[in-house]
Amino acid sequence: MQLAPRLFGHDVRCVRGGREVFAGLAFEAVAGEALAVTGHNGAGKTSLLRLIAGLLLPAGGTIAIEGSEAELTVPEQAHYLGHRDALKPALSVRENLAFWADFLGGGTTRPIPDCLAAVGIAHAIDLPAGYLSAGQRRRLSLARLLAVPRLLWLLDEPTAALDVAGQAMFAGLMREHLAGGGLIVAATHGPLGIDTRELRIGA
Ligand SMILES: Nc1ncnc2c1ncn2[C@@H]1O[C@H](COP(=O)(O)OP(=O)(O)OP(=O)(O)O)[C@@H](O)[C@H]1O
Repeated sequence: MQLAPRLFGHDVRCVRGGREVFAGLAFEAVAGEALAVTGHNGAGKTSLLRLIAGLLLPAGGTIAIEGSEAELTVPEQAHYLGHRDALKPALSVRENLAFWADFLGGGTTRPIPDCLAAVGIAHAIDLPAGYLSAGQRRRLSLARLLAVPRLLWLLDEPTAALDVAGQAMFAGLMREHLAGGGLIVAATHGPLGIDTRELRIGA
């Protein structure tokens, strides 16, 4: 019988700039579950997401996904959305999303106009991304999650800059992802509007 995918970390240690940020961290999430990573400023929430995304190397411990595609690494199964929106201002909204879809692995499986409609910016499809408001830029970043399906969403303060309707829209997208067997790890200082289990870093 195939097990449901499970993300786990065991005895994870993070060192940045020669200073230990956290050590002995353990966590797990099974398919359909969301972890809310909380903790004070500087506790290491962003660092943990970057460790899982493979953008930083752990100073110790293990991070893995079991029960999913064995030949893929954790980063290959993950989307990482950081604080910055990582958009090219001179390219149109459509071109930005097409770039990300190609970069993340072989074109979209969901048409670009559909993805943009789902995040509420279909009307801006041909605008240069540089013309977008902060909330619209965030919505365009979120559209990446839909354009290229991946098991694990790593989200750093994903609702920052979103208005109330945008937060509700994104909560709906996260719920759909979880209902489809996805996993979410989100660093947050506030509620995400979905059921989460808390992973608190630091005191
Ligand atoms: N490039 C770096 N070099 C050295 N130290 C770093 C670097 N980036 C972050 N740090 C340090 O690592 C620690 C954890 O930072 P991190 O950004 O992970 O915290 P955080 O919990 O996400 O904080 P916040 O709630 O403010 O976003 C902080 O003390 C920070 O100064």
